[in-house]
Amino acid sequence: MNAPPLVLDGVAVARGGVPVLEGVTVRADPGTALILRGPNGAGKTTLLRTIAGLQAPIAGEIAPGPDQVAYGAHADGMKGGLTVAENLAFWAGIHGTGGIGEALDAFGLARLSERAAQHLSAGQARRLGLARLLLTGRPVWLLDEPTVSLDAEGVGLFGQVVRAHLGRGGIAAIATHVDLGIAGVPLDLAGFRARSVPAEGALAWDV
Ligand SMILES: Nc1ncnc2c1ncn2[C@@H]1O[C@H](COP(=O)(O)OP(=O)(O)OP(=O)(O)O)[C@@H](O)[C@H]1O
Repeated sequence: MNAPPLVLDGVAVARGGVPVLEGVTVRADPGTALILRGPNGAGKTTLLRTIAGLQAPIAGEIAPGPDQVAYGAHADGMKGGLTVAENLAFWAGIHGTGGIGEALDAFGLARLSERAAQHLSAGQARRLGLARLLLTGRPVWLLDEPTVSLDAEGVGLFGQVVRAHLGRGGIAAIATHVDLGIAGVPLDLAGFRARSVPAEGALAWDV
């Protein structure tokens, strides 16, 4: 995988018109995981959405562009009436990537391959959302609390998949409140809090 580094240079982001973060400058080289830390409301999701191109930064530069990025972990976009295999085949077609066998196996989904996505449990649906990452062929994975709803086996499988992605020279930016056992570069967003946000306590970040 020929990934460019993920570079944020002086990035500022807002949510609902309110500045949340400013001056975020960080670089993640191929093979590196960036671990986003910060209390509830710190701006982890907002920053990931901005890197994904779902919203524009209010200042600063981000590279690479959204076409190199997969914003994953959620089952958004899953077609409930299609089976697990059909959903994965659909995404493989969209991204022009190969067979779905590896993605099914990586997340223990093979025995569920013929089940309609709408009948999956929360954890199974999360596994399907994560499996989609493998079909994007994109070097930069953005993961927002990726292990919510996963059981211990699912967390272990997820760790393996991310480590393999990094081993191929991929990059991951992960927002998480739990230790995923993935070595990475910590990025504590507390240090980039926008000055216009009130200072009292974590919950005061919800302005
Ligand atoms: N749609 C919205 N409109 C206005 N403000 C929002 C919106 N979504 C989030 N916010 C606010 O933006 C700030 C950053 O939220 P964000 O979801 O990025 O934080 P987070 O670090 O991901 O939090 P958590 O750990 O709770 O997931 C919070 O103050 C939040 O209340």
